[in-house]
Amino acid sequence: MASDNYKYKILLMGNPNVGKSVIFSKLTGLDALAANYPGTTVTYTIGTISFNDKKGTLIDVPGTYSLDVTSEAEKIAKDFLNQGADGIIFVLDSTNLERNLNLAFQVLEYKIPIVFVLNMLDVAKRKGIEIDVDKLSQLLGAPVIPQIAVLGQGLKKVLQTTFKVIEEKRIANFSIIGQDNWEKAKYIASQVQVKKLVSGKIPLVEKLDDLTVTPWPGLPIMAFIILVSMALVVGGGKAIRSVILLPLFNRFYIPFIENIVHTFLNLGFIQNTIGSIIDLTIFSNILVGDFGVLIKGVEWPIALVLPYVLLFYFILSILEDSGLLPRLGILVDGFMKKIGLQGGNIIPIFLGYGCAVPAILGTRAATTLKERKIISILVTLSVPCVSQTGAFIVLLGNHSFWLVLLMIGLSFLVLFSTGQILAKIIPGKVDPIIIEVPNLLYPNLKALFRKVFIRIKNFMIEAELPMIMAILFAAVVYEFGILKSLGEILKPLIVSWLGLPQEASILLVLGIVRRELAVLPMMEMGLTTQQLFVGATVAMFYMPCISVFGVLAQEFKFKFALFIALFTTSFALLLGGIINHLINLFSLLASLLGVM
Ligand SMILES: Nc1nc2c(ncn2[C@@H]2O[C@H](COP(=O)(O)OP(=O)(O)OP(=O)(O)O)[C@@H](O)[C@H]2O)c(=O)[nH]1
Ligand SMILES: [Mg+2]
Repeated sequence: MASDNYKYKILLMGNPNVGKSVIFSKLTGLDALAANYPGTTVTYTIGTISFNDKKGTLIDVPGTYSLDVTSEAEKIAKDFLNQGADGIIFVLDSTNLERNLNLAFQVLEYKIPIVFVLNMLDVAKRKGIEIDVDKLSQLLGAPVIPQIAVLGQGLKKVLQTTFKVIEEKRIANFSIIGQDNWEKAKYIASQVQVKKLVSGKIPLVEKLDDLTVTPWPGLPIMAFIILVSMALVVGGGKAIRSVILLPLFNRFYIPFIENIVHTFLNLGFIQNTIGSIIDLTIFSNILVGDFGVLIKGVEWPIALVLPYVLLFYFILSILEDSGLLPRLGILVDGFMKKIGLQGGNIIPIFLGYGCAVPAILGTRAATTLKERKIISILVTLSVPCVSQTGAFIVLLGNHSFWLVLLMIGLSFLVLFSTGQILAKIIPGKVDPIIIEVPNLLYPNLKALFRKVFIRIKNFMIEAELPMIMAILFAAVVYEFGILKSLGEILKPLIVSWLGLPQEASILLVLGIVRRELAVLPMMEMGLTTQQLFVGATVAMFYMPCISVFGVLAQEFKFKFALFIALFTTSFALLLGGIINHLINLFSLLASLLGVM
């Protein structure tokens, strides 16, 4: 028997998308990301659980269909089993019992004390599936606890039973032998499960469930949903920005902060100390001037970008939790094949429109290295993150909304053509589509708000500090004339090749810190339409920001990260220059022909 302080090691396992992470979060109180598609958890999360005086370390193992080790997730799951554990909580999706039991039998071979949680009973009910829990428990020779994880009822029972089987070292005692795992799974499912026709009106989700998996009417429905989502982010973002945030910022925040800074700098004691070392006008400019850190450091991330980030994550979370995203994957499979990928890869690409870091981590669910590399290159090169998209909308949308659309079109064109080339030159194979179609679910509102809150919190933490540091840096180089020297050095590139003003050299420096910083400073530069478009093109395809570089180096080799940085930077500068010269040439021809 274990000592009082002993923590049992407990694995939380099961197929992908069965609710493990929801159960994990409820049992441990930690936030594990959950979403309605397979492969949300690609690496494990560890938390602590306790019941009375008993304690355990619970590990949220990535979901797998088998233990065959064809993907990173399966490798992690198998490694955990090989290392051994005191107990397993095995989550079953009651709407997919047979497939779930197939994995269960593979896990049972490890002879570790086990408890089954029969989850998603609400969805099963909606589909007219009824399961005889007692009989299932009897056939499996282990406890089975019915559950609707999102509601979180009965979790105490899960804890109690888990510690009980562990202490009793109760290994599943099932009696069906002599058949292969699939046959056993099929047999048990047939014994415990009854499928009835649902009487009465079919709920809307159930209808949509069927309509969204075939090209007709699936594709138009999806196109409609995506267009409405985009309109909500763009229109809603603009409304929040111009009706609420900017007036607050301009009328209250700026006068308030300027007042404080000026009062502070006018204090005799400050004049005598700091004032005797540096010119206080410079100091004031660094704090509240054109590039003032207390002005731009708040205006850019909060008044300009945050509304778009908030709405984007809200909509992304709804798409994720409803199960619409993987359906989109099935519908666009043919298109994805052309760029060397398969439908399921739409999920990491979609995540990339939020931020490339989770997108690159999300590629772990992909089965081949070729897919992982193609997605990572495409996301880094031509998928703008949400902060950058927000910045584009602010910068270009103020001028003409067509410019925003043109920019989006250009990014798709690059994504598609680069994908086609990468598909040919990157060695390796791509497996046929493997994504399963999850049940369509009504997003749970509490879980949804929590998820958006966490994402916004992360955005604030990850964006604010680097942003302030970068703006401070920009303010200092600007005020001390260093920007001028940098501009001189980069003049051939910035002025002659790209046709931008010399001061635009700062964009290339700031863009390394955060992608939106390669865009936002252009607002203060009084650029022409041509310059705006060229500048935006460079920013769009420019190198990954520091965090993305870090995750690329961690997930692949450092050399690969370096290659992507060099490739994207050269591509951005080359394309920007070509566009600039083409427009020049076009204007020249037009004026020669007397059109303009
Ligand atoms: N309606 C309903 N939805 C549930 C239930 N349990 C989980 N979900 C939802 O199902 C989806 C999948 O849950 P996750 O916890 O991410 O699944 P997972 O098993 O961790 O999946 P992977 O990380 O991909 O292995 C999420 O959208 C959950 O909100 C349930 O009992 N009922
Ligand atoms: Mg998970």
